[in-house]
Amino acid sequence: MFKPARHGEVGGVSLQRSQQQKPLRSHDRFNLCAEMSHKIVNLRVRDVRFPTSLEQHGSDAMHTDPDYSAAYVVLDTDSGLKGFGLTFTLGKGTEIVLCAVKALAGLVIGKSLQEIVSNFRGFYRLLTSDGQMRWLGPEKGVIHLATAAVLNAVWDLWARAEDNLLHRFISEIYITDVLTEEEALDILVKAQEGKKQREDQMLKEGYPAYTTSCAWLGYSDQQLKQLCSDALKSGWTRFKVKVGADLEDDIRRCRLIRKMIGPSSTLMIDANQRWDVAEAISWVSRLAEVKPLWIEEPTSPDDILGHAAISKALAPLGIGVATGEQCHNRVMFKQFLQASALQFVQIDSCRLGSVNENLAVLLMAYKFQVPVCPHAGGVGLCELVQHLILFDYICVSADLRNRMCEYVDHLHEHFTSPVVIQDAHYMPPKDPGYSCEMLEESVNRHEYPEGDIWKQEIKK
Ligand SMILES: C[C@H](O)[C@@H](O)CC(=O)C(=O)O
Ligand SMILES: [Mg+2]
Repeated sequence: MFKPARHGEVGGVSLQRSQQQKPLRSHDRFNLCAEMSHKIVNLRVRDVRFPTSLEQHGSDAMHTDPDYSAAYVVLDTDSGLKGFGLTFTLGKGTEIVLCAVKALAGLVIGKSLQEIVSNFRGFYRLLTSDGQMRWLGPEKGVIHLATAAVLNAVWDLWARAEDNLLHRFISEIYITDVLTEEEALDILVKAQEGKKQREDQMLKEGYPAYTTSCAWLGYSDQQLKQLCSDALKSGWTRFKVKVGADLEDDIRRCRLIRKMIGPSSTLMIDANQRWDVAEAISWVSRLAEVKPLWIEEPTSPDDILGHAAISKALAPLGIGVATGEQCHNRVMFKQFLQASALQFVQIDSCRLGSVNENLAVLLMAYKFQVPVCPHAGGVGLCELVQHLILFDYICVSADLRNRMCEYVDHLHEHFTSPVVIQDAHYMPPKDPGYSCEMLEESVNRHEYPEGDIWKQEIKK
């Protein structure tokens, strides 16, 4: 029988069903593949890079020549079912992540999906606690990015095995089966009320999004104006601008965009860790006139107390602090929340240890009543994170205030089930799985260094 764990763990938060709780409904879908264990017989990982730096897509104050890239993982099983996962990287670093994925492969090959999901906690620990490899992290850096790629593929495989969408699948599992911690359980059980209405609402309206694609740092003013006016015509009302390299430039660009979008649209600014703490406070104070909702990554992503000081200083200006795209694990998020060091939690589907760890952060954010606005600036991140944010709304927070998911308008054409944006909202995905399967032709063309795209680039 194909069953998820009764006792399990979401990231580091263990969830156990309380004795007083009604027995949980066993879900019929778990029986669908009762006959198949889906033994993983192979793990392939490929270095897929897109030359986005050529046109400055994705550029910011610290990453001036980003080539959006992925360590792309395919799991093959003896049943023929496959799982697809990736982690996001920027060009050169991808080959290092590939090595780390290969180092983890031995822990995955030979295991059946049934074996993994019947003790997901143990499997997560196996990947993150190997006595020799954990020295590279633990649970941070390259080894954690590799863990995310592998676990994203496992979650995809599991959702496909159940013939279900990931966001709907986890919302069912984590209410009905993997419950050990009272508080987490209470949150999830409480959110059962109104779940169906919220799901219907999402199917009809979608989840609110904001765009970063108008104002990458390397774009000219002319380009910024054109993209902004196109976006306004397509219904966008929330915009993010890259800042942090030159104050006078920032003032000019932010004024320009604020003028274009008007006073009622929402504006966010993102410095990608460019400043020291005092510099962040004075720089952002100068930009307060354009009324940004948040300053994102003002300083080192590891400086929790620095973020707390910035939050405190900027609160009177009505500017919050957002961070998370380089917050390397749930423990960091815990401390950011405890220290009131952020006002917007930016989970990232490839930085943390996949769905497991992201669910732990969603639950903590709910507890601290801090809105979650995921990071999605990269290749495949929009496809992945849409599942997590739908889960957050439908099954955890039940709240849309001050919440929106990032959207960047690049590279979706390379996916078999690309995200669908309508009227500046993410429309729920329709195909089973975690939405990160890439078109074989795209992978072949963009694989580094042998793909046609790179052979041409290298010849230049
Ligand atoms: C290098 C990436 O494009 C980064 O700038 C993305 C980012 O900070 C965001 O989307 O936010
Ligand atoms: Mg950012």
